[in-house]
Parts: sequence; C-alpha cells; structure tokens
Amino acid sequence: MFESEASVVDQQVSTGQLPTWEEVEELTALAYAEYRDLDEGEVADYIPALAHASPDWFGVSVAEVHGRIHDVGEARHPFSIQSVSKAFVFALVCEEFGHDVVRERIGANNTGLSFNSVIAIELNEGSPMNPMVNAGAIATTGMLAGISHERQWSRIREGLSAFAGRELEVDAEVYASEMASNQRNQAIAYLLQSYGRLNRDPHETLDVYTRQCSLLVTGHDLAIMGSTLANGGVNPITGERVVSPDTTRDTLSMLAGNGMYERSGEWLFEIGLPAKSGVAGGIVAVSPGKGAVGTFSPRLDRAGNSVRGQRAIAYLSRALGLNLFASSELPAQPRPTSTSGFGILNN
Ligand SMILES: NC(=O)CC[C@H](N)C(=O)O
Repeated sequence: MFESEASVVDQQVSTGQLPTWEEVEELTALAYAEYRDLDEGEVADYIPALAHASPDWFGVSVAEVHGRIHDVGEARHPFSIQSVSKAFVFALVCEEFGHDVVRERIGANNTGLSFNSVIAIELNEGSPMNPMVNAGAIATTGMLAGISHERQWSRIREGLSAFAGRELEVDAEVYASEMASNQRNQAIAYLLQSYGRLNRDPHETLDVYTRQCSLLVTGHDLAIMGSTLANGGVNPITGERVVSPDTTRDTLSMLAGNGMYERSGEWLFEIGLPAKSGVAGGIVAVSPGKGAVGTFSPRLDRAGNSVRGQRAIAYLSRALGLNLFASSELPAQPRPTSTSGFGILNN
C-alpha cells in the first residue's frame, strides 16, 4: 500500500467508515475456518488436468480498494483462472467497443441454462446471450482487435496481468488438456460462426479463449483483480489505470446478472454482490467502492461454482456489510453456521 493511501485508510478507520485491519483479518480467518471442512461438491474432471486438484485446497483473500490485503489458507496457491477470465476479457472488450456495441453484439440476459449450453444458442436464434457463458465469452474474445491471433492473445495476457498487478503465465498442462477435450466449445464456436456471430476463425478464437482460461492465478490475485473493478478501474496495488469507470460499471452489472451462470439470480438475492466463478474453483466477488473477495476451493456445485467459496463470500458479505442492496451503514452480523438456509448453497 502506498503511504498516502495508508493515511487515508487510517483516517477512515478512525472515523468509523472502515473496519480496522484486525477486524478484517479476523473475519477473513473466521470465514476460512467456518468452511474449511465442508466436503460438499465435486472437483471438475471434464477437463482432465483439473481432476488432479486436491478437494481439500481452500484459500480466502480480501483486498480493499485502498490496498489492504488479507490472505488465509491457500490464498497463494496457483490454479487456472477458467471462467473468471470472462469478466476481465469482457472488461477489455468493453473498453475497446463501449456499452452499446457489446450489448448489441453479445447481449446481457441470462440463459437460465448451463455455462456450456449449445441449445441456448439455438433457442435464441444464434445470440451468444451474455459474455459470462462459453458462447458469449468465445464471441467476446473473437471481438478483440488484433492483426494476428498471437497479437490478440498478448493483449489479453497483458490486460489480465494489469488487473492482477503481476505478469500472469499459462498453465501449459491445463491448456493442452482443454484443447484436447474441448469438442463442446468447438461445436459452440462453429455454431456461432454459422449464425454470423463470430468475427474470426473459430479454431483460432478457441485457441485464444482456451489460453485465457489456462492463465494461472491465486485467490490473492483474484482479490486484487476484483478490487481493481471495485476501484473504478485503477489497480489499488500498482496504481495503474487498467480500464475506465464506465467499463467497471458495465462489467459489474454484467457479473451481477450472469456471473454465477443459471444461479446468478439466487446468488444476487442471497449475497448481493457481482461475482464470477470458474471451474478450477476460483470465485471473485466485488463490492464497488469497498473491495473484493477472491476464493479458491475446487469442490463445485452442479452449476460449476465452488461450494466453499460461495459460503465464505456469503459470510464475508454479511460480516463486512458488502451487500450492494443493504441500506444500513452498519455491517450485519455474520451467520455463524454453515447450515444457514441459503437456498443457493444447498444444491
Ligand atoms: N465454467 C468454466 O470455468 C468453464 C471454462 C472452461 N475453460 C470451458 O470453457 O469449459
């Protein structure tokens, strides 16, 4: 954290606007401790390399917009970003084309169907529907300008690295494994092309999309990437402006509607935060103006969302008063047990 920011934080803590460092540290540790033994959910294996993950891994990280970061458990354990990349690639495309173009070309409505649904494309006359499902994400990746697909790829890697504040690398094993087993995504890409919805060659576009999904991140990185969105597009650690405030607004509203796939409505109702999940077990949840939570645990529910991650974020949303729709300035009391009756969390 920069010194000037530290004094802003001190001031806000002393005026009661922010919880203290110790309070956030303690609540992050409690969110971790509360759910570390929860054994619901399965590790994804439809991409064979993901099946190597331990079901026990669990990390929680909270990053505040002023740069304070709180890590617990395996918050520094690397894993492939998978669909969490969709949020940040959408932000890069939104920055390039603007609100109206992405709404028209991709869409913003939930499919109500699984993230890799083919039928959703057919039911909607070729529309990819939204950038947070595979069809929309593949179409979004295909929109990025760039003479070669290598150039497109470097723009994505550089852009996501700027969100994280460090250079991100591809997990070569995960990339090769998904490229060898992504027949469903190939079907989606060719179907989009048949409807005139893909700007570029389907195979090249899928190659870039699969690389973006294979980038290695940690829960700590996700928290920083999310807090860059929470902070109007400026990375709170590096101070770099990555995208504009308009783009963060559009990205966060897209996450609110679609980031947790067909569970997005329930998620927003229970937790009240824009969020994005990925099948390797990562979730990022963003509270605009406050910060972000990054979690990692490979046990997934049927929609492909990390079970422990959802619970830990639900806990922190309540404990830290992050819910966007809560009118009270005072943080609500966290619910103490894992059987707290969240419908979404009891798949
Ligand atoms: N939900 C996900 O994380 C899916 C991402 C994965 N790379 C896929 O395309 O199937």
